[in-house]
Amino acid sequence: MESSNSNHRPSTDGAQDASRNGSSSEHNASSGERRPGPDGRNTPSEPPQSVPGLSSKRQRMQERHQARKRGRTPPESVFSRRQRSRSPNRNGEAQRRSRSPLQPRSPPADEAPRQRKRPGGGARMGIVDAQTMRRRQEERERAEEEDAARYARSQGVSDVVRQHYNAVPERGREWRKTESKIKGLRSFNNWVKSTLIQKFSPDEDFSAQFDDPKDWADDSMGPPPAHENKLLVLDLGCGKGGDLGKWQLAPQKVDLYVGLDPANISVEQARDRYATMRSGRGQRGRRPPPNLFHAEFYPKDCFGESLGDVQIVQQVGFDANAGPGGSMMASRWGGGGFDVVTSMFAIHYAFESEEKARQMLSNVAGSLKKGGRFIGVCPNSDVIISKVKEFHQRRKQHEAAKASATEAPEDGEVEEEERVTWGNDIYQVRFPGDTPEDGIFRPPFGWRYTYFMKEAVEEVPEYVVPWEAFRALTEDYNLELQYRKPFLDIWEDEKNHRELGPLSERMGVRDRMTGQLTMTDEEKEAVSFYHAFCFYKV
Ligand SMILES: C[S@@+](CC[C@H](N)C(=O)[O-])C[C@H]1O[C@@H](n2cnc3c(N)ncnc32)[C@H](O)[C@@H]1O
Repeated sequence: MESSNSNHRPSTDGAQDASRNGSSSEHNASSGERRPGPDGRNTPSEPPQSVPGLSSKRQRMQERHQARKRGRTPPESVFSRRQRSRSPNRNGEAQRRSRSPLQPRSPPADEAPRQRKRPGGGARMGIVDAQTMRRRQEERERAEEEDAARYARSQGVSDVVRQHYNAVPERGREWRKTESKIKGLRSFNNWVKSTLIQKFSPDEDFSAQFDDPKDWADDSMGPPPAHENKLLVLDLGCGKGGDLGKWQLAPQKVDLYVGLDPANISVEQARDRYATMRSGRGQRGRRPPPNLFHAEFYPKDCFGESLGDVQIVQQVGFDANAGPGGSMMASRWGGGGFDVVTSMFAIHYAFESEEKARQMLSNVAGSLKKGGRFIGVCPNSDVIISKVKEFHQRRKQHEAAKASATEAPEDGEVEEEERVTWGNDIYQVRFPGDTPEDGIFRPPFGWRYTYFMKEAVEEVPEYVVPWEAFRALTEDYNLELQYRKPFLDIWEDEKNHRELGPLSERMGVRDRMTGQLTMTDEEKEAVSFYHAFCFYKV
């Protein structure tokens, strides 16, 4: 769900609003933002050296020192990773690859051509070959047609999703906080995303300085040390930029935020939102937040395509060989340059096919450095499985009752629904096709349902993310599971946390007077459809 605005799963900017105190100092707001070329890449005419806040020589030196400390030197831009001479890339791989021992050898010159066994056999073989070749050709053509049809279908779904998100209006913070019928749900979803960012975005070194990453916020301990390494963050499916404020409040400061999303209008809105943040417009006191990170936004399908052609991703560091095809060397020396890859309410679009799910994971693993974190939220397949099983049990009971009944159904008697569907006034899940009786989605890709949410989503196609299959797949990409929790369990675990508890009140998640969640029962049911996760790149 788009945090703030009205993207899909709705949310607000409570975290950001809540902690703005108007005491920020004046900020040099010269625009370092680059616009994408027509293909969504950076235009080379606007190199990333124009990063704000790094204008003085001293700052550049300091930055270089920091980068070196964490094993990065910035040859082209402050965000470029170390030139890894040993890091395999496509070309390097090709050069290193030894000749296959199974490669066909040409016969020695003195070897006489072999005698055919029977005269005329060649001619007969020719006939057989022609038939075989025709059959193979037909098979190839059929496979190509199927591929093309599959691609067209997938493009159709991607287009529907993109158009949907592009069309969701940006209604503004005030509307979301006052007029929205699902204010409580919006705030809660934002609080969960903030919690995930607070808990898992800091790196090991940062966390090691404090028992709890939030200890730095304790007044007695003072602010975080000035020399801390700052984070490089990549957001897959950034939507309208609703999480920018949450990243501004991350315990370990953010240096660079890259937001990618195929919905080009959402991407423009995210850019505008960032520009507004930088200018200080919309802030109390109209001052830009101090030390606001640099951010770039590009339209990009992050699940159907490699991120290797996004210039800023390349500059930070991207390993095109991440995943099962990669060599030992690649997994040892390869890897990307980002500290955190985040994907909030988006990875379910990747589970349309194995190819897309793998592409998504390859993009995540290829962007993350070793020790980097992949955090996200998505629909919880446990919920879907239990609903599907319930449905089939009900259906069987109904069929059994029907078979033993002697009388025909009376007028007005409603037949049991044919397909799995559930929800309430504010959200609805509907499977248009068959579902597995045992609730096991096998193969784990392509299980499509439509999702509706009041004020936010008009029946958009989504895909089940069968959790166990997803987790198994992540292992191929050196991603190790650290955390997985359903939304309402996160609340139970963290509601009394000394930072996250008060944050929930500032965000309007918990009523200060009653101490209760502000969500209605219907909203609670809607948020219980989701869970959150964190993987480490090993
Ligand atoms: C519910 S919105 C969430 C937006 C944002 N992450 C948030 O939490 O506010 C889902 C987003 O996923 C994006 N999305 C859909 N398909 C995608 C793809 N193939 N690659 C990247 N993002 C995609 C949509 O365009 C949309 O912006």
